[in-house]
Amino acid sequence: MPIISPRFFSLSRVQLATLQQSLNNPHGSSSFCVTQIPWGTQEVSSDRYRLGGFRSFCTVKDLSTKKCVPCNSDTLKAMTEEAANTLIGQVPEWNLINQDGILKLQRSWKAKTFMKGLEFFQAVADVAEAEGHHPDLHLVGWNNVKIDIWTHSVAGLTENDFILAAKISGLNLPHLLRKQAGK
Ligand SMILES: C[C@H](O)[C@H](O)[C@H]1CNC2=NC(N)=NC(=O)C2=N1
Repeated sequence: MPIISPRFFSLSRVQLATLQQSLNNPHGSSSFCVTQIPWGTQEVSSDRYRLGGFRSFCTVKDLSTKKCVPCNSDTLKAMTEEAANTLIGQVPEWNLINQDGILKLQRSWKAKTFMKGLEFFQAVADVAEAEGHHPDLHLVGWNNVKIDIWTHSVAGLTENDFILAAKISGLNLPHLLRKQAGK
């Protein structure tokens, strides 16, 4: 059972008790969820629990802790644009684009140098290889880095793409990239 620490958000003791009680739901929960509280906190969609009128949310940590599934699975289908618009909230640094009818995730950075751009690609490639799911990598104008992620086998987006995006967002490489994306 996740330990809920008030330091994560300023819930009153009563609300905390309610939250803890509601999280003791019969189905159990491996992921850590917080309620969306009026004064705002990090939250991302996932209608997993409803706590007395509040929609509880699971932290964005969920996607980056998941594992991609093989893309040649017969059961894998491209998700709808509506589903993609819901999930994009879990990877807010990424943009949802439609390229020639294919939905993709896209994000851009400025690398500090051409070689550091390639080093960044190597770090991304390591994640991709570990996941068995691969992005399209673009390095143009010597330091303009852009990554597109989509599932080629279904010509669209699957949860794999969002998992990979979340893991790339989790890379901490300030020595390779300028602070502000696209600057
Ligand atoms: C068998 C294995 O899952 C496939 O070859 C993978 C490799 N990496 C992949 N990456 C992406 N983005 N889409 C795919 O369809 C894909 N297929």
